[in-house]
Amino acid sequence: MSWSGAWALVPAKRFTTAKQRLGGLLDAAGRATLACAMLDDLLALLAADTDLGGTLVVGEDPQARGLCRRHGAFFLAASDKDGLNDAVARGAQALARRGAAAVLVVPSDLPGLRLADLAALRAGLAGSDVALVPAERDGGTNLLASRLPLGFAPVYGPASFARHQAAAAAAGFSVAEPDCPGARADLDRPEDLPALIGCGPRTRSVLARFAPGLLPGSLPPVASPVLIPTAAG
Ligand SMILES: Nc1nc2c(ncn2[C@@H]2O[C@H](COP(=O)(O)OP(=O)(O)OP(=O)(O)O)[C@@H](O)[C@H]2O)c(=O)[nH]1
Ligand SMILES: O=C(O)[C@H](O)COP(=O)(O)O
Repeated sequence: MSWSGAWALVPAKRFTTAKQRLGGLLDAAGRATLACAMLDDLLALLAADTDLGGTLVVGEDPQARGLCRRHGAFFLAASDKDGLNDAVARGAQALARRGAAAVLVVPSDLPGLRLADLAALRAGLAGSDVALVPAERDGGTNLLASRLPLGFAPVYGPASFARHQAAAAAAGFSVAEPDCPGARADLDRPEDLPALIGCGPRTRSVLARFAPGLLPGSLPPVASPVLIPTAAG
């Protein structure tokens, strides 16, 4: 761990409220189990990135805090009531205060993310103040990186990619748009299930054990919900 490098910031809302848009495919326990496995896989990936100073997760979920302990990540408590933009702003501020040089905001819903994508994101930052990677489907922002302190307010939400571009430009920052192929597809809706191709081992084993029909290659019709038992059941 080194405070002076680039840090990953992972916003993570409570697992029990995550993945709502997959409600037609997974029951509540299934969505929470999937969200937990995806964060677990992401933290393992980030821990393997030797060019990162470290990882900070921002949220309120006690299980997420436990995952941080397991993967050597830091945890900053923030209420979900305050929303995603507040979580990112507060995390970036905390990192800047500790002397981190840059922040890579990495959501936990990018199942295809690879170390090469993180390296490409950092390379984008090497020549620019800010680097942005759009979501391929909905105009969202899948990766946002910036030198610290963060000089503009994050504006996650509808069409956030264009709004992040505009906010960074308005603040006088140069913006790179690096090619990060593993970060193009996020998992939001049933039609995003192909994004699970190449997902990490924990995500895959949750799906294989509880919902094999959701694994790419055998995608179920959206109209037939797959109910996932809780781990105890
Ligand atoms: N700390 C924090 N993280 C959030 C919040 N909202 C979303 N996130 C995180 O931001 C990333 C993108 O999340 P979303 O796509 O908005 O939510 P999701 O749980 O994947 O899906 P939906 O419930 O369908 O919106 C994930 O890592 C979430 O855990 C929030 O209010 N607080
Ligand atoms: O700005 C965004 O990209 C969204 O607020 C968060 O991403 P989503 O498309 O996964 O909801």
